[in-house]
Amino acid sequence: MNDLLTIDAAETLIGEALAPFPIEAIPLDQAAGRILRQNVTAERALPPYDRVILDGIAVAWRDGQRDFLLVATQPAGRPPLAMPDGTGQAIAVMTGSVLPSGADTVIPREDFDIQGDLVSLRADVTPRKNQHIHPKGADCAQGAALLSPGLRLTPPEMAILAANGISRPEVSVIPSIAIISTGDELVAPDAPVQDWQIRRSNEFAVAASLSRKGFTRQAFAVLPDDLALTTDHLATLLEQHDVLVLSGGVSMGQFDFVPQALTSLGVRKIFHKIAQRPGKPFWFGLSAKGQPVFALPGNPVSALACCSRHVVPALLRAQGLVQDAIPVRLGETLSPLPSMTRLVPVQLVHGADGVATAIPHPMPTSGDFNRLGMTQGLVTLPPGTAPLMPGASVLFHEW
Ligand SMILES: Nc1nc2c(c(=O)[nH]1)N[C@H]1C(S)=C(S)[C@@H](COP(=O)(O)OP(=O)(O)OC[C@H]3O[C@@H](n4cnc5c(N)ncnc54)[C@H](O)[C@@H]3O)O[C@H]1N2
Ligand code: MOO
Repeated sequence: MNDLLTIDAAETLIGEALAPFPIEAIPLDQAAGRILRQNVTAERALPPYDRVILDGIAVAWRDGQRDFLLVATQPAGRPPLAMPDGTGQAIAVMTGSVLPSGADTVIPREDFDIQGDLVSLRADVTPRKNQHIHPKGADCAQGAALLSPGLRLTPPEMAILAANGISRPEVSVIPSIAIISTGDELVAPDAPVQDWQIRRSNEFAVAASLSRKGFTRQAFAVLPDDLALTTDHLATLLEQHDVLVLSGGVSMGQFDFVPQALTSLGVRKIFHKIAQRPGKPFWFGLSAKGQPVFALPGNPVSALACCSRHVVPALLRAQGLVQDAIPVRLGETLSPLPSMTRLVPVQLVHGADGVATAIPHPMPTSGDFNRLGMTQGLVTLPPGTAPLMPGASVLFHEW
């Protein structure tokens, strides 16, 4: 066992093999959820003018003033009016309007009574000079760094792009991914099933694991346990897609043709088998054109574990996003394996202190997956002999 590749070494090899995915500029209204690949700086000082933040009147404040003559209205979206010389004048202002030049204080509508053009402050009100103004540049200076490459575009980033005039942000291309099942025993979810057959489930788990992280360009294929047909079909899929994710057919059975078919198509094996359970027979290679090919073990827990633990993080990295695993607290004692990394499905429970506790749901075999429903991901136990006790910190990866 000790001569098997460690999962750290496997991760390094995958990382070295995957070139960054290309960059494309896309319309802003299609960019939510994508990975940003450019720097974004403030287009101009923000706010770009002294911005009124409450509806009311703007005045040039002098202590002791109580009454004003309303001389004009400053709507939002109009150039600044000039406050007339002399005291006792006021201009009606709106939230978001520019502060009239010569004014320095905003008095909210709640703080005064108005009759015709005459404004009188309410008795209990004493305005502070400069109040209720969001000064030009208070949010950020022109050229300030706002966003950097490698961020997922979530709601705040979308607003920042729009506010700074980025109408076609540069983002990572979403690779086209072929999700391929292999095996003559497999039957579609909607087809009649015999006692000696099983329903195909891996591609649905793999597809969900990929699409929840934004890898939504997916195509599906099913290969029979036949070397010639497998090779032909894989040749076509390699012409059509940027990434191949297979499951099944990578172990030692008479009909496990996947590695052979891939190498005959010029997909160079980078590794086959890693010191990990489940998922030991994981095969990874690179086509002549540089397309990564992840051939996951067929057992459903193994396929999903390899996808969440290796495929998704590697593809995210190639898009420019480094997603760190989340440390969580172990909820029950778990024994590691002496010479292999152990991956254990867990249910996350959030304690009153806010720390996530991982309740292990180990499966007796990696074919037992129908009770994974309450789990959210897996934790990684490095090889070792000493049991990990409740409270120990372990790294969590989401399915
Ligand atoms: N002699 C040995 N046999 C096996 C070894 C070994 O080291 N020596 N490794 C075992 C391990 S570990 C695993 S994991 C499996 C991996 O086998 P394959 O990748 O060749 O997968 P298959 O044999 O095609 O399938 C295994 C299992 O999973 C089911 N399966 C496959 N595809 C799907 C799918 N799309 N949806 C649902 N279930 C699927 C399949 O029916 C099998 O039951 O090999 C062990 N053997
Ligand atoms: O990858 Mo196999 O995972 O242990 O059943």
